[in-house]
Amino acid sequence: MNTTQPSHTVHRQVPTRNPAVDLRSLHKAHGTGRQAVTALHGINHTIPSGSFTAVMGPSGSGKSTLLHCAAGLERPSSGSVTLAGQELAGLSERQLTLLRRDRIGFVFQDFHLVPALTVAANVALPLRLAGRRPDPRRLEELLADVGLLDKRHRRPAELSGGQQQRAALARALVTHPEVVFADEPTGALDRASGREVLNLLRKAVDDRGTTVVMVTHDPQAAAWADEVLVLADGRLVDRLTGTEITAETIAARMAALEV
Ligand SMILES: Nc1ncnc2c1ncn2[C@@H]1O[C@H](COP(=O)(O)OP(=O)(O)OP(=O)(O)O)[C@@H](O)[C@H]1O
Repeated sequence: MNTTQPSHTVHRQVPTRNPAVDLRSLHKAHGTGRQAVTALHGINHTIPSGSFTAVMGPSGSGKSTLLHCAAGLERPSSGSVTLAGQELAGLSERQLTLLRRDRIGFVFQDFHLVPALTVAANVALPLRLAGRRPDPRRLEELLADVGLLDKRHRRPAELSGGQQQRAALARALVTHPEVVFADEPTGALDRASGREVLNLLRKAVDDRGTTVVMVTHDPQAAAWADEVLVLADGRLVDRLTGTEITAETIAARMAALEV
């Protein structure tokens, strides 16, 4: 598997295709009354289809809340979220569930694989849940793409963390989602395993045209993205693109924020 670091000399422009995610005046408060904590204070941003976006910011800055609202896992307090062409506010819980199941993929820091199922069955699970029969050849291709074909009959506990996350990524991609949301996908991995996962996310964008939105604390992980959004206190305070996307520049901009 090619896991070389992203080139720091060749910089992709952020594509200007249709928006995959459009956030308008997005506000989110957790709790009510005097207990309320405002996590997002009016975010405006468009994520183009077929791009890789990293979301960074200090602890408590609102990254997970932003990801959850953008992915339709949490309802905003006000403002709008358009995901894969659908304005979410108008959707019922059932419609939201179907949108997430059929058109969106998720990757979590702690993998969320089903322990009793084999790797192949975990990867095929979103298709089964949608009442679709997995095509064995396409399933094998996907398992080969993530380097797990020889491990397809194993259970998650028999795999390393990096292998488990690659299985989780294959599961996220099996329905050919328009957008994959990844919450700290390398947070529990060593650097080499993390690079393998980042390389696969990058390939999903470049080869399949998938849109990836990834929360990370790690400037080296963020350097694989086309655009880095920086949150502080629930506001979008910085944005890096093009030649600014290097681990060093990202780390410097984050450090400037935290002084
Ligand atoms: N369910 C909740 N109830 C109350 N407050 C919450 C809830 N979820 C998040 N918050 C608060 O909202 C703010 C933003 O939290 P969020 O988890 O989005 O930040 P984050 O940037 O993802 O943090 P971290 O990097 O530590 O994961 C924080 O002040 C947090 O304490």
